[in-house]
Amino acid sequence: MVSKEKIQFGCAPIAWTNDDLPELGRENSFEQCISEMALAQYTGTEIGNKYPKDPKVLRRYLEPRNLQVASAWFSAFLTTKPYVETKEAFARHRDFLYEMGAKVIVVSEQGLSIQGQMNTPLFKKKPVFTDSEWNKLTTGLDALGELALEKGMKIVYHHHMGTGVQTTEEIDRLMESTDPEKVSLLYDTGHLVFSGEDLGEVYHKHQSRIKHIHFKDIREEVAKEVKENDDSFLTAVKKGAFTVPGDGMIDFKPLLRNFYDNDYNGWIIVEAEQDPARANPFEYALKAKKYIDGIIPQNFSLSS
Ligand SMILES: O=C1C[C@@H](O)[C@H](O)[C@@H](O)C1=O
Ligand SMILES: [Co+2]
Repeated sequence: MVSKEKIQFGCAPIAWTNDDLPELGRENSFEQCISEMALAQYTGTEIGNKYPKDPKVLRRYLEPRNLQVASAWFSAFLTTKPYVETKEAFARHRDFLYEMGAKVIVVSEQGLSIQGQMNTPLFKKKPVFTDSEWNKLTTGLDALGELALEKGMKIVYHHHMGTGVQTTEEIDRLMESTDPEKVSLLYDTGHLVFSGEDLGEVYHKHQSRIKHIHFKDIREEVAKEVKENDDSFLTAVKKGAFTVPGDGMIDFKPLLRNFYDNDYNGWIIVEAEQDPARANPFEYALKAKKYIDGIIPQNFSLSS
């Protein structure tokens, strides 16, 4: 049994302001976002583009609110651009996160991704990497992983709808073709379920590589409609395909049980991008926290 403190709960700013679709939540300020996360009793955050870029300034805002930086997203272009471009941008990102005390760096390959395209059908036009693209991706990730290790950090790969690493098969290939010492996995419940994957299967296969978790839920009817209409990823977000844990189709109780029982040591970040004008970010952040608090296994030891 593990101590409660090995698992910490954070919240992503994407519910207040969506960096993929800045019109969603343009009016919400950085201070509102972090104050409401703190009010909802989260102890960590990821980084949005309204956050101050200077670590000293950012710390001044986060510390009084008892918020730590859990991680931040990095877009890699290993399949489509020279490695050196990704490497240089990654090194700057790593150094910023290191300064902020984060231990993991979220990496997602955005070469050929359709996640940012407003009119591209999500399910029909998802990229499929060639062997040569897979090779560039996996060797590049191992190299980024080495750069992270220089600072005692890990990269956690974010599988994602509309990218070349979305399905169970693709996640398996990525894990098999990268060095476990250099490349870990981010487990995002919303993306897995939206894609039609089996949450338990992916968890059990790659449990030892999972070093960061995104908790988001799916509104089943909306997800179904998106698929039937050939909508894009961004349209899916606008329509409300994603929501917070406790508000959709996923049962998080057995997942959380597994994480506690199997000694998961890291962050669980509530991350539910939806339109803040329709889903008040504070109310939803609070709803998720109450739901999670209600399903945390009660019989773990507080002392081990
Ligand atoms: O972790 C994430 C970061 C976002 O920018 C992304 O589009 C979202 O879907 C996600 O899971
Ligand atoms: Co995510």
